[in-house]
Amino acid sequence: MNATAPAQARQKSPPPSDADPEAGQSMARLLRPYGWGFAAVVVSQVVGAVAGLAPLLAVVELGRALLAPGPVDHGHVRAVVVVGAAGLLVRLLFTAASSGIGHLLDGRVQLALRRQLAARLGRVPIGWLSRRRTGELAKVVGEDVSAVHPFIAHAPGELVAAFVVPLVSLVYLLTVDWRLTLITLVPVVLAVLLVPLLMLPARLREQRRFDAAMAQIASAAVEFVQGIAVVKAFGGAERAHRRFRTATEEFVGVFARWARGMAPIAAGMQLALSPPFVLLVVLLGGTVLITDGSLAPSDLLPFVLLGLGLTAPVAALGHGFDDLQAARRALDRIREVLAVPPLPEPEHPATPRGHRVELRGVRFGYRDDHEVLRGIDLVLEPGTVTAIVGPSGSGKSTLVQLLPRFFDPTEGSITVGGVDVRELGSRQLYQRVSFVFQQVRLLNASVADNIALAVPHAGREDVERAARLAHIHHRILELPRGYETVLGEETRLSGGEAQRIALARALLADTPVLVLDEATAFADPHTQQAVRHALATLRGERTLVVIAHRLETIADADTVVMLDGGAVVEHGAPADLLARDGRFAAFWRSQRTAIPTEVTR
Ligand SMILES: Nc1ncnc2c1ncn2[C@@H]1O[C@H](COP(=O)(O)OP(=O)(O)OP(=O)(O)O)[C@@H](O)[C@H]1O
Repeated sequence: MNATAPAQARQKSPPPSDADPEAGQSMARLLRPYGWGFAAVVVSQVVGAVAGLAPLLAVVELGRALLAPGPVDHGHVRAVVVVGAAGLLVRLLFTAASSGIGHLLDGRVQLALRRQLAARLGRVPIGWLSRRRTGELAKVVGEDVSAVHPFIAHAPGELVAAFVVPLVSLVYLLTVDWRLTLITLVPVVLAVLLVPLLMLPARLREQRRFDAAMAQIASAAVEFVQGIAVVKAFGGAERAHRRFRTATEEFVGVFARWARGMAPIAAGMQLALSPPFVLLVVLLGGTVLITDGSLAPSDLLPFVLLGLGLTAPVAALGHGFDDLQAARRALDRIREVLAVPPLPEPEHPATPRGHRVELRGVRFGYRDDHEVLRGIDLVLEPGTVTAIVGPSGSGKSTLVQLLPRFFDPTEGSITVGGVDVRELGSRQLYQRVSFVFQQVRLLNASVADNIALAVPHAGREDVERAARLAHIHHRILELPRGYETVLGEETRLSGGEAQRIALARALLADTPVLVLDEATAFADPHTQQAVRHALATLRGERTLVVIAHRLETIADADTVVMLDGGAVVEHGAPADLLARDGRFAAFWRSQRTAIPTEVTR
């Protein structure tokens, strides 16, 4: 079977963009199983809210019965009281049920969202993960999922009830007296008439300025806090403060203008919807109608009791608006993570033969409009060390990150043992390729567990052997509980030490292909030695690739690949390349002058 054929057939895989047409649907799909639950929340909230009108109507009816001339019908009064009390009970039961179902639903939706996020994060390209800060993703899975609470547990029932109750009241009031009903609606109409004033171009402009000024303060504050350490070390606190101070001073002016424009409208709306104003309108209208004899005094009662409720929808729209906005923004961020296209996994993983690594016509860009690798052809033979060199930004890190599938090439293919890496299952891939890159991620677990991550059943001797090879064994013994010390809790390691733990991890994984980035090792002599030692000891049958920054490593390599602008500009044994006196020789000389103490051939 030609294992590479299917991969080559789809060599032009989509670029790693964040857009996924399924994203929007996935949220609807996620909520669909809970449709009945949402319906139950809404129905019980509506029943509860409408039943809540019964006590008010009972009071109205009692008023009418007791104020009417002639003897009181005790049976009728008792029935009215019972209906009112029953309404209250039904209201309590149904609103409690609605709230209970809403919160259960919320728990389930949050669990489903977190499960879906965890599943997606487990399948997104490693490169996408390493580009994001851990805190950013933790916020999405933790805080953002919790922020959907009002959206799921409160909004559906409360919003519907806020509209249904006034509607039912309105219908009832219309049956009592249509003229006073219209008068009772005057405050709502006044408030609604003020809304367009909020949309005037001047108000919108002020709102935009207000938002921009807030964003300015936020970014100045972040910049200030992030730079505190540097400012403390190098002085210049005055300068660092300045941007923050300017931003706050500008905000004062913007806020004053915004408030001057908004305050009269907001106050007008608040006043129109306030209970005293509503009562005033109802009582004035009622008095006029009663004095001209067209309204019975007892008919004023329902308007006094139910009229206040008519303003509820307008108030409901404002109330909780911020919470809902925050929930919507949180949902957007969740949707964004769920929209990241997962790294495709083959249905039937192929088995490689050997561990020769070949790159054929590899092209890649982080963005569509900027290609970082422009057609790389390379063969990395087993038993050799290949040093990748080149100026900063030439694409070295990007190139080596494609081997462990941090990203897939946009064109071309990478094969290990004759099989395209996209046709290997991720388990098989990581059994063959291990890596130590600049950004080392260690877990909050014991040192031993960190080293044995890829080989959980490894014995202590194997773990220690790897640690010795990575020159970290003695340092581990100095930790409070040696190999059992929990990283992050009991101790913090330096960058170089963390790098050597990661190296020990890669060495214990004992994969036939090892990819190293020497960049941070450069600053730390222990790690330099460890990398050098590892390269010398491991060579054997392994395929080693190292982004080499030190001339010593470059000189020790079997092959040097010189990258520039995302293309291989020279390729061969270091001595041959030096003799050719081309790009690599010039690079070598420039590095030697930059680091005069470096050991060179
Ligand atoms: N995660 C990323 N997202 C977007 N662009 C990136 C990302 N990583 C690197 N780049 C861009 O890709 C190009 C190549 O970067 P790369 O890190 O591969 O070069 P390099 O040769 O390893 O550089 P250095 O020696 O400075 O580490 C640069 O233009 C860089 O800005």
